[in-house]
Order: sequence, then structure tokens, then C-alpha cells
Amino acid sequence: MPTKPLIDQTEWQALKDHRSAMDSVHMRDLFDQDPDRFQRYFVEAAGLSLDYSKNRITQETLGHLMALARARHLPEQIEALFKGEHVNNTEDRPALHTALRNLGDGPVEVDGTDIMPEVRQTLKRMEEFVWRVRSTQWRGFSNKPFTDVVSIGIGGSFLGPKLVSAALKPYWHGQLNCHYVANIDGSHITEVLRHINPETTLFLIQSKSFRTQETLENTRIAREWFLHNGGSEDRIAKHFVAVTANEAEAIDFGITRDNIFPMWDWVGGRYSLWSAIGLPTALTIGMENFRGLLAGAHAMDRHFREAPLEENMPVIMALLGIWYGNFWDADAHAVLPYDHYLRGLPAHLMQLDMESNGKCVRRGGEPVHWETGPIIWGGAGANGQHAYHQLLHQGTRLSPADFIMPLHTHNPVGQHHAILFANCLSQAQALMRGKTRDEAHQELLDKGHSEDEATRLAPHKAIPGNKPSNTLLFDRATPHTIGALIALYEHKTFTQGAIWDVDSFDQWGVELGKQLGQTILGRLNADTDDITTDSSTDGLIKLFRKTHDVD
Ligand SMILES: O=P(O)(O)OC[C@H]1O[C@H](O)[C@H](O)[C@@H](O)[C@@H]1O
Repeated sequence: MPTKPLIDQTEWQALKDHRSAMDSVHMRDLFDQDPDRFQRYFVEAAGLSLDYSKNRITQETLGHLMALARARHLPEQIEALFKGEHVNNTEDRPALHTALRNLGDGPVEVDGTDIMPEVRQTLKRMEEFVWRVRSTQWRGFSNKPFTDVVSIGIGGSFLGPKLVSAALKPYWHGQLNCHYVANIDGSHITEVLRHINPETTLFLIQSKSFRTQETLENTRIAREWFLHNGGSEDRIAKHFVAVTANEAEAIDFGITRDNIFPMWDWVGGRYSLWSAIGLPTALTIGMENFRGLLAGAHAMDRHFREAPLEENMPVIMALLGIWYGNFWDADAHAVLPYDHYLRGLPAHLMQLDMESNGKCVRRGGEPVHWETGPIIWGGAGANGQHAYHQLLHQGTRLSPADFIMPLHTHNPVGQHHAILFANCLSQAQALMRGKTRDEAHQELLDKGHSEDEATRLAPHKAIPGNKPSNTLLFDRATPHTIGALIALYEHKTFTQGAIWDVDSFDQWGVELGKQLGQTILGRLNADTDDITTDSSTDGLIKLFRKTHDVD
């Protein structure tokens, strides 16, 4: 495993030198010189196709990047991940989300114990539960079938299931609606409760720790609402189910033991949609489709573990990210799904990537002296083209982008899909080619502008181009392809963390705000000034108290 600081690797220096040599190279010219560029930089895996030809790379670049990956022992680190070694070293545990979708017969061991029997048994329990709800065997207290599922959870216990549910909307069971409540903003739960009926609503409390303030407070409100609207304590068991690794606290909270699905400490929150945390998804799309999702992720797992680095999709995407982030000063990376159902993908990847690799110390505790995870951002195309793509085309900051699109739509309406596809391709093409000042000048003259006008406007209309992007395609958004797509990004994130030598599976940075929040909450509610913080926080607390008559 890497012990040397990354920047001391000779492969790092070689990349720096190569970067300087690439400074004057424009992708336009690379395409003009090589008619086979598309085939040369194209890879397929698990039902996904990646065109990465629109990057500032040559064979030499890839050679250097692959050499860096090997120098950082990437193949060994991938094996360590799959074998259940304690890759999450600050919490001293494995990160075995891959075991949750391991459809093979083999064992996966955590410290000498095979965890697969428990994983399979939980899947079976989920299967039975999903079947009972969907076949209306399990009903509400007044014997009516369920119409609504409300998932209460935040972070990884929210974003992943929400993304997958939305991505697979065409597979939803007609009678079952799914709502997600995450935020500790009363408006969120109020809005959801306003539209549902307690007699026909099933609440899923999703929290690995069962200690998350937002989730517990929202659950309290849901419980009160249920009790005040026809429910009763002995009816709770029919309407409240939990998924957690902390069974004791869930029971203390009032959830029946039989209604608790397990989680394990070897699954990170942001990697947990494949576990019982995926129940809201499974309830809406059915267990067969949920298994399809797992199968897609498993296919990507096998590819990641088995394919040579040069043909390995997550590795290629990760190394391209390192190329731009560490050698071209790119601070950001855009995720642009051209698919309405995938519009939640940027939000999920923001957590996945930024919580995993937003780190400034190495696994051994030394500071990093190189950039780590980028700012992930994005949104659905083509909407973004009429908003923030301007910065991609002409801004001074570099943000490589992933264009993601299915070849077929679930909703063929008029010419929509072909137009959407054309938009997706033209954006990537425009980013790559740009428009020279001469071309802009000539275009203006052709449109009848005077020479003076053309000279004045051409600099504004010129577009530098040479802006990198990947294009990820798949036939259709199915459980299989969505599973593969999410697993692809998980492995991309892992690969980058492995090269940067950060622990991609902890998230200590989120703790301080939680700690301080407790103290501040105490001061908001009581007229105590015994703990002072800083004049800004103190002043803001006083403002709140004044408007709430606390003083
Ligand atoms: O599932 P829970 O234990 O409730 O945690 C929910 C989320 O909250 C934490 O603050 C972490 O930042 C996330 O990684 C986690 O997914």
C-alpha cells in the first residue's frame, strides 16, 4: 500500500512534465489527426459504454496515469476492498458494499466470519416483506392496503434510495407511492403528512446509527401524527418499520423487534442503498427489479476487480479526474444526466464523492500535499444548457463533465428523445471543439454584420474549446444499468481515494457541526449565556432569541 507521499513518486513528476508538454495541444487537433480516436478511447462494461475520447489525453498520457496507478498499488488496493480488509482504517473496519450485491455462491469474510449467510437471509426477509406489502397481505390498522410509503432518513439513508426510486419510476407498482423525508425543516414533513392517510401509510425509519437528530425528530413527529389521527400504540407495529445497525435504540424508540431490518458496520452510509436501506425502492419497484439493480452493480464489481487497468471503466474515469484535478487545476467536476429520471444523480454523487474524498489528511494522519476530491455539481440536461453551461463553455474555471444518457427512453413522445440526444452530443462537441475568433468573425460577416461589428463582437462569440468531457451511454435506464452506473461511480471514488491515500470511508468532518449544534440548540431555547462562542454566533443566537421571546 502507498507509503510514499504521492508527489514524491517519479510517476508524478513524469505526469507533471507531460502536462507541460500537453499545454499547447488542442483536442480539435487530436481529433483531426486521428480518425480512430473514438474507437481508441472507448470502453464497455456491465451494459455501459464510455466514450472518453474528448479528453486532453494521448496514449502517452494514459501510459503515465496507469503507471501512477500501479505505483500506488491500485490492483492490490482493489483486492483489499473486495476481500474485506479494513480499508476504512480510521474506523478500523472493512467497506463491503460489494458483498451486498455479491450474487455468487462464494463466501465473503469479515475478520474470519462469512457474512454472506446474513446478507442472503436479509434479502430473503426483504423479499417476504415486499411481497406481503405489495400483495396487500400486510395492511394498515383498518385493514386497507397501503397506498403510501414514507421513508424517513437523511444522507446515505436518503439520497441513494431516493435516486434509485426516481431513476426507476417506470417500474413502480401502480398502487404504491413513495415519499422521502430527510430535512429537519418542519416544512418537509408537514408537506408530506398533508397528503397522506394514516390508515394506508407505511413509515420506514432509515438510520444506520439510529442517532441522527433529523431522522429521530422527524420520526417523533410522524409517530405523533399517526397517534392523533386514528392510530394507537398497539397499531404502531403495523405502520412503522426500521432499518438500522442499532437495534437496541430502535427498540427503545418503540419499533417492534420483528419490524427491524439489519445493517452492518461494514456498510458505509453512502454505500448503503444496496442493503435493506433500499427497502423503499424495493417496495416501489418490486424485489425482482431490486435484485436486477444488485445484479447490475455486481457486474460492475466484477469488471472493476477483473479487468486490466487499461480497460477498466472506473479506473479510467478516476485517473482522468486525477489528471485534471492534480495537473490542470480543475476544482470541480460536473455530472450532467440527460434523463429526467436521473436528475437526482448529482445530489447522490455529491455525497458519495465529496464525503468520501473531501479529506486533507492521509490514511496515516499526515497532511496531504496534493489536491483531493473535487467539488461535484451538476443537474439535468438539457435544462442546464439554458443556465450554467455558459461557465463550462467560456468561464475561466475548468470543470470536466460527464454526459450521461440512455439510448432509448421509457417515454417516446414526438421527437423529444432524438432532440435530447442531439443536445447531449452537441454540448460535448462544442466543449471539445469551441469556436476560434476567426470562425466567429467570419460567421458574423456571413450574417451581414459590418467588418467593424464583426471585429467588435468576435471576441465575445469565440469559444476556447478544449474542455474535457466523458460520454456515458446505456441502452435504457433499467434496474441493471442503474445498478452498474452507481457502482461505477462508487469504484471511481474508491480508486481516487486509493491513489490520494485518503480514507474514503470515514467522514469525521461532519461531526464538529453536529457537536456545536447541540450547544447552540441549548442556548436558543434557554436564556443562558454561560457558554460564549464567538461574537458572530453569539449575535445570531441573540437575534433568534429576541424574535422568539426567549430573553
Ligand atoms: O443512517 P444514519 O446513521 O442516520 O446517518 C445518516 C448520515 O448522517 C451522517 O451525518 C453522515 O454524514 C452520513 O454519511 C450518513 O449517511
